[in-house]
Amino acid sequence: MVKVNVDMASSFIRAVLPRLACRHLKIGNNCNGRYLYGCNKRWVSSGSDLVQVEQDDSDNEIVVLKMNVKPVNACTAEFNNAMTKLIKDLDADEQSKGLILTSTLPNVFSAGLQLTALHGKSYDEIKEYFSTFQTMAHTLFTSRLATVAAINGHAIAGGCVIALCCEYRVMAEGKFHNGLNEVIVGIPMPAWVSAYTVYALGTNTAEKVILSGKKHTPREALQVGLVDQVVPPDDLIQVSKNILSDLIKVGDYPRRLSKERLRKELLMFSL
Ligand SMILES: CCCCC/C=C\C/C=C\CCC/C=C/C(=O)SCCNC(=O)CCNC(=O)[C@H](O)C(C)(C)COP(=O)(O)OP(=O)(O)OC[C@H]1O[C@@H](n2cnc3c(N)ncnc32)[C@H](O)[C@@H]1OP(=O)(O)O
Repeated sequence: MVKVNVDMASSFIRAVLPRLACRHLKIGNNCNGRYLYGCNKRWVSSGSDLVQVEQDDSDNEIVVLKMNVKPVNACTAEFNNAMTKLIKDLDADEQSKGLILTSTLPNVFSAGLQLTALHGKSYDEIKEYFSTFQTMAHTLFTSRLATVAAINGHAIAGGCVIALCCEYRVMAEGKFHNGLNEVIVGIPMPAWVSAYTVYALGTNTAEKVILSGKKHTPREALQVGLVDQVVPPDDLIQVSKNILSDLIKVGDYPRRLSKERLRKELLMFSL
């Protein structure tokens, strides 16, 4: 278990992190409410317009879940909580077997943490916000469902983490980036994110990817293992469905127990 100096972490979070991150992005503070957009699709129990769900196969076994937080799917606390609730609901629904995670936005899968949420907040508030993201990621990572990320645009930092929580990642060709740029924006990588990255990429590659903070093109992302496949944008969802169909062909009980055994060890990591 990694030990963190709590005082250092606390003063870092309060004093340095919001400034560094937002200076890097050139973004301001006043974003309250701007991400709350609606949509006319069918909804299943997310309790929020921030996550759109379609169960469009005839057996309702495959669920397509679309992140819908305009303009860049920054992970607000409300979004994180809605995702967590939704995945838990789907986990509890025996009919659901597989999940495709994608975005309603044409060029962005997710821009990661909502950096503006860090402005002017107390240590406890920021910690609480981080924990909503971590809970969402853990819930997705350990979901009993088979999971495929259909990455239809930029997947940066926390956006890349969300994809890494899935079992398989397909990315659309295009002028998009995929990467873990936390060290560039001034966030020391949390141990649990490193553990997930090591799990997906192997230790050596994960270290290079994390410590460089590099944002990869889809082809580069394929080379380092951040994604498993790159396809033309128009094929993204169908390819993802095909992969998911193969994944869920395997016997449900041995599959879910094996996934649980493989992944639960990683839950010991926190900061
Ligand atoms: C020791 C202490 C450590 C403690 C840590 C412990 C736990 C932490 C828990 C979890 C951490 C997990 C790690 C995750 C970290 C992160 O996710 S940090 C976030 C880093 N994200 C980025 O760097 C992405 C930045 N965005 C972009 O690169 C681009 O916006 C884009 C996604 C490529 C899209 O580009 P484009 O289509 O050109 O759109 P714009 O750049 O014009 O952006 C549109 C508006 O959206 C705003 N915005 C962009 N990203 C964010 C964001 N992440 N949060 C909030 N807002 C964002 C941008 O400012 C634009 O706004 P305006 O229109 O200008 O108002």
